[in-house]
Amino acid sequence: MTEPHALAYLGPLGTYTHEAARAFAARLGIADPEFIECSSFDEVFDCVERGKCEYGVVGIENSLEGSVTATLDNFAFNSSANILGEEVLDIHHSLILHPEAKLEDVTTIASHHQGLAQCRRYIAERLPGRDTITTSSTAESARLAASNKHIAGIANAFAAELYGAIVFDDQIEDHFGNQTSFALIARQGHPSVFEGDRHKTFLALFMQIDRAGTLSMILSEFAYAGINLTMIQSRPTKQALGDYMFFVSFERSVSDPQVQTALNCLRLKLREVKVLGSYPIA
Ligand SMILES: O=C(O)C(=O)C[C@]1(C(=O)O)C=C[C@@H](O)C=C1
Repeated sequence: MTEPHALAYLGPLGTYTHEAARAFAARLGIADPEFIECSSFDEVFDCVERGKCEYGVVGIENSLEGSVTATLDNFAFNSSANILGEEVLDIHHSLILHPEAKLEDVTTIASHHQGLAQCRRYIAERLPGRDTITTSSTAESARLAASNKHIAGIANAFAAELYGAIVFDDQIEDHFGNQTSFALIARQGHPSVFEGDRHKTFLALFMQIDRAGTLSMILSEFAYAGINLTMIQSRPTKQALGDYMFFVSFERSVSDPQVQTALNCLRLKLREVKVLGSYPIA
């Protein structure tokens, strides 16, 4: 049975996705939200698809590392869930140690692969030669650090406190202005939940056949309709080497007549035009 108002998120408690889920719950006006902990974004999609919860929260894009490919692949190939809204968070990572550990004790640095990638320079300069291991989330690395003097985690200060570890250094991300955007997802057909004047639309576009000029044709349809794309990203279709599909987004609603014209033209020329979401932006 679907738990109304429940939100599935990448756990455990203290991840950035948990922070985004709390922000969405507040925007939705859910007084006492139930959060369902998942061990991957795949599991979040699964929870939503199977109707175990009304909402899911997944990362989409990071300002340093680009798209969260696990999310894009779920939207493209596995799920019919829709995006209802977006939340952008500032991401400040801390180096987290066991309460009795010194930096010299650390042999291994653990974090979510995005956390490790966003602190690559810090690791090279301050902790050269250490092994790195990938955890299912940043908070999971804080939990590991709290139980092992030889492992340092990369997560937020809240996760350190939650699991009884300490913050050795803060704001260790490689660039100022590190941000990640998160999507609130629900099963296809879920009514809109947010209001606003400015909209964003997110599409997945699948080609009929790999033919010269297809990308240029796609871009022309948007240009003719006066639509300014804010993102375009290709992903392998997983069918054959060199076979790709595209994601695009733009700041217009799917109900806008010019957008409708562009989508109708694209539908005549492409195998599939999948609208992943069209929602107000805060
Ligand atoms: O591991 C976490 O804390 C997450 O919420 C995942 C995630 C991601 O997928 O990008 C979210 C924000 C940060 O960019 C690092 C990791």
